[in-house]
Amino acid sequence: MSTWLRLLNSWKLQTRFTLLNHINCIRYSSRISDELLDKARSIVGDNNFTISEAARLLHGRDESYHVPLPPDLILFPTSTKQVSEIAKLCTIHKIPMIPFGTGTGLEGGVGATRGGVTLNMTRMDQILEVSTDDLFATVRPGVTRSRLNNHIRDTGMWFPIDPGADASLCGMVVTSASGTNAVRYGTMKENVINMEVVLANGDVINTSGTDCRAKKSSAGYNLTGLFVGCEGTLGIMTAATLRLYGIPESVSSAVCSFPSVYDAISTATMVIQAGIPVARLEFLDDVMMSACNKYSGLSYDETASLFLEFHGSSNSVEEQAELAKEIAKDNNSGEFQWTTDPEERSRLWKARHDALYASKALLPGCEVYITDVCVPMSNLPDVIVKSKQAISESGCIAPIVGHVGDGNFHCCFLLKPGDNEELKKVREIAMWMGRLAISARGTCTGEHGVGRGKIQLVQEQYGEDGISLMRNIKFALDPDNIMNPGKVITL
Ligand SMILES: Cc1cc2c(cc1C)N(C[C@H](O)[C@H](O)[C@H](O)COP(=O)(O)OP(=O)(O)OC[C@H]1O[C@@H](n3cnc4c(N)ncnc43)[C@H](O)[C@@H]1O)c1[nH]c(=O)[nH]c(=O)c1N2
Ligand SMILES: CC(C)C(=O)C(=O)O
Ligand SMILES: [Mn+2]
Repeated sequence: MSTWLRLLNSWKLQTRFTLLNHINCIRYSSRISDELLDKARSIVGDNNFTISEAARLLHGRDESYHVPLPPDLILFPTSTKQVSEIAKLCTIHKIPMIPFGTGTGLEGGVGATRGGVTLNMTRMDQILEVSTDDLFATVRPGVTRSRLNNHIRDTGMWFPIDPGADASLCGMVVTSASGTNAVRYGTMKENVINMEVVLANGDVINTSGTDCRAKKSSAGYNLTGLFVGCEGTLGIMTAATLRLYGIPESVSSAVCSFPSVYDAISTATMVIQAGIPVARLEFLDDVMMSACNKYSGLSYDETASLFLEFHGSSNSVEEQAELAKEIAKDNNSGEFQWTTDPEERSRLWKARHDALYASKALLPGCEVYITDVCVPMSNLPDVIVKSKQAISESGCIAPIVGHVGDGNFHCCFLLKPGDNEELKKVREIAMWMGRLAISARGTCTGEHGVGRGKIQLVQEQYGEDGISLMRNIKFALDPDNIMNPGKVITL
């Protein structure tokens, strides 16, 4: 073996990988010719263009454990027309395009696996339309969830889908995101009416028809469904029309602790099976409860717990809570701490949304490898208990939190950066959990998407026929494989 290879092999896997990627990027940046640079600059203008090293590093990473993969060039388009021009240019030169929302993804989706051009969508930040009559809003990709809710606050409407990060709404659509309110309001999938998408060849389409804002439609193929969850591999989203809801008349929350994970999850399953229209139904294990108490200054029991929220008229909210309380009691619950106080409720849900940061704070400087399986409710107690078992046998620190009302939960494995042995061990456990979920008639990702981390599991979940159909769809829309290559499926 040559000295150069021996030297390279002596370096840690991660260092080797990062180094090779940088070489790749330098190689690819030579692929971005001066002619292409000038053309790109003329499309977006000098103020919406950068190739600085810092910007490239920043755009190559998201909130995941994946190695950052910097692009060669970052453009900040300000209109659909510019995005279309950029797509045409990249198609001619066969240069990869990677859309960037707010970089809160958890599966390395913004990494430039083959270099190329990142389109940072934040400067397309208009809220194009809000309809109180038809309960929808149309937003550009730079609009985040909280920005939209602040904008419509006085209309009596809100947009309920709430990942823990203040993500871009278009990023939430293309990762098919969800959050704590999904158990009552659905995920992004159920709340998209139309998407404006720029295809690889620069064509601009509306997935429900040119200007359709109907709540439902059976006109032609479901193009909206095709692009939701595509993670930028089929097109670049330049607008989304989303369902809005009336702000509930009354809201109450509750926290309830249990002597075991099994008791807590059995309660969650029975609450759903009893048809209680609960708005939020979240599980935190003992490790996560202790992490959240420390990080958010709470003082709840540090044992398996449920956080619940009820929406509706004041009578129905009271009745729902009573029913849930009875079910909890039948499963050996501790005190059912119920409140309507807005201050207390927002503290509780802020702590829940910060669960990832609370986990990270348990081991300062760590990276977090997050699983995201989702199974039918009847299989949830078994899958969570087995996962908790696997964590304790592994000796890893991995607080558990999840949207158990949907059958979805996360194990947040804390990783020491650069410890490849630990990364390998955690990856094996995560793969095992994904396979356990698939064998329990579930899915390897409930809401975080596939990105670069779950490609193998998706192949196992769909089998060769399913994956080859996905490849045919990808090839039909992106024959040169320049739309966010290396994510979701491999070609
Ligand atoms: C603390 C915390 C807590 C949570 C989460 C993250 C963090 C940091 N998330 C994950 C994350 O917020 C979620 O995946 C968002 O949908 C990502 O949106 P961004 O705009 O940040 O996408 P980001 O910029 O990270 O991109 C994600 C992917 O979408 C693509 N993309 C982005 N904008 C696009 C566009 N306009 N057109 C085409 N492709 C585009 C990118 O190329 C990439 O592949 C989450 N998620 C969840 O579902 N439920 C949850 O509870 C949480 N909780
Ligand atoms: C663990 C984080 C990323 C999450 O999805 C959640 O808090 O629900
Ligand atoms: Mn989640």
